[in-house]
Amino acid sequence: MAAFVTSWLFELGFKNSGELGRESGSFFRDYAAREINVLLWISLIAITALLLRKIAALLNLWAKGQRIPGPPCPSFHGHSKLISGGGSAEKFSEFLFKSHEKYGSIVRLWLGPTQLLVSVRDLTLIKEVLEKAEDKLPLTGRAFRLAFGRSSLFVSSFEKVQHKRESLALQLNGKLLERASAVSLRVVDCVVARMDSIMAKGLLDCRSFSQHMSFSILGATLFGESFLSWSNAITYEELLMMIAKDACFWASYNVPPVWKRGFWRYRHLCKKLKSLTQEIIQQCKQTYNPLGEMSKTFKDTTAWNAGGTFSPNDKVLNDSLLEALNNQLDHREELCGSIMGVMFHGCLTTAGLIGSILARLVMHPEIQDKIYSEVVAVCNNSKPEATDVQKMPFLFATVYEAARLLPAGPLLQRCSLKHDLELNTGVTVPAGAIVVVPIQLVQMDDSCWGSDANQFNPYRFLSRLGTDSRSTFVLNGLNEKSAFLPFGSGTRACVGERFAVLAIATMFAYLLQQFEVRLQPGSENHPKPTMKNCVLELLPSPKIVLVGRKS
Ligand code: HEM
Repeated sequence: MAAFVTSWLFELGFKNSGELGRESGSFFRDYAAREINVLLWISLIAITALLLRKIAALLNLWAKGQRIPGPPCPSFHGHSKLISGGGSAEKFSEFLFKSHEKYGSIVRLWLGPTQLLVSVRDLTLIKEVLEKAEDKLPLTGRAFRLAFGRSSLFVSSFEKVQHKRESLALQLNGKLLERASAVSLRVVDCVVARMDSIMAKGLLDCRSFSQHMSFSILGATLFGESFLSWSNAITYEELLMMIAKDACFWASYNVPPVWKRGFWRYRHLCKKLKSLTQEIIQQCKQTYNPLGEMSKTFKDTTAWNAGGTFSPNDKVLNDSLLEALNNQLDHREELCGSIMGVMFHGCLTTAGLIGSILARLVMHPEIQDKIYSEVVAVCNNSKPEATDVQKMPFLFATVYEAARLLPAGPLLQRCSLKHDLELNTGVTVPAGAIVVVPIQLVQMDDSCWGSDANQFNPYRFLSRLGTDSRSTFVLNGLNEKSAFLPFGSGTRACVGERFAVLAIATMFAYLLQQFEVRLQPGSENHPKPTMKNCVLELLPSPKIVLVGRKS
């Protein structure tokens, strides 16, 4: 190019000005044509390379996918109807169960010509797959991004999420774990006070009670306890639940369906949630100045009490999760997206587990009595602290057993976006394939859990110490139970497990110390797990009553 310009300038020296004008015009035309040609060639080469890569990846998927055993493809769309188009989670689990029975511990299903699903059931294989497959399905990341905007949590690529995962886990298992029990006690007081008026009118719905509980625990943990008296808390909860209902549906479109009115309604809800999140973040920033350090005046004059108002001499949160997230995220947008993501995931899953425990307790009053005796033996009449709760193996066993019977979702999902997964058995799962672990099948498997696998029996998590009538129980190590996966496992396992379990256990210790939870006579007493809002739920939700204990 430089040589070309030099020779042109050289030639110019021998020409008159008329010729010079014509020559310069044709020079620029030539030059532009050449540049455009170069650009077109570069684009053509890039697009061809991209297409060749896609075709190579597809051939790799087809060739290696065919080598994995599985049922024949029923149509061009494969087995996709089992998942989308009204297929229920139970039907899909049943189909996977039969396929595993027939084809062995690793089974492939085609969900269309370009989508391969590989299901793994054998415990050793599951452990290996959950360790090696580091990425999540792109759909998961898309659903979170569409609903809550930019975030570095809950994204598909492990590379992008690794750092944030580690720092969040550090906070949740450090400072926040220490105060999980304090938050839970206040939440019980607050939610029960709020529910009192509902109970006075009649029944308490198990689902809405667990939803309020989980929402308040997560809110108070993220934003501080002032969240419990925030005037927009109920609106925030309702918005989040409405978004949860449609999040997977709208994310399943590869191109945002801007031509659909429902899509714009959904986006409007997401926008409202975002502006409320910004409002509470702002309030937190003013209350704690800077974030995490309460302003002196606030500390001296106000603190939260059980009634949802502020009163002196009460310790207010100064180690909120918001502070933890804020310290790592310099982008305001990202802070908001991450907070909404944590609220979304934490609330849905925690509510599911609380609801499952409540339903089991009302159906098994003998278990409830046993937990009550354990709470009285450890705390007598004082409020249970985290250290007390640690001495209640039966309570923890109940939480684990309820989680086993109602995991957060029917499948754990992973994929390897860039590389094939070479398994120790010699099987290769091609890059881009969706790998799933059917947790419901694994957690109800007779060969792992015994012939009473589908029964509620917290004793399976306990070992007896001693043989006489005064023998005690200790909690078994969960590591021994590789078939226990409600919080996932491996590289993308839940970072909130310890926090959630401790907060929920403390909440129940305190609730059962004060109340007996009973099933409303005539209410449905055999709720079935059903998939709703991307999580499993017990439906129909049992109606319960809280009866105050006389002492
Ligand atoms: C009972 C409550 C909860 C249940 C049952 C639960 C369950 C799960 C499950 C099944 C996963 C996917 C794991 C895998 O694929 O291996 C997950 C991921 C995750 N959980 Fe939870 N969770 C709960 C509460 C929480 C809470 C309270 C937090 C945080 C405050 C939290 C933070 C996370 C994060 C950040 C991930 C994503 C990890 C990643 O993508 O790398 N979870 N959880």
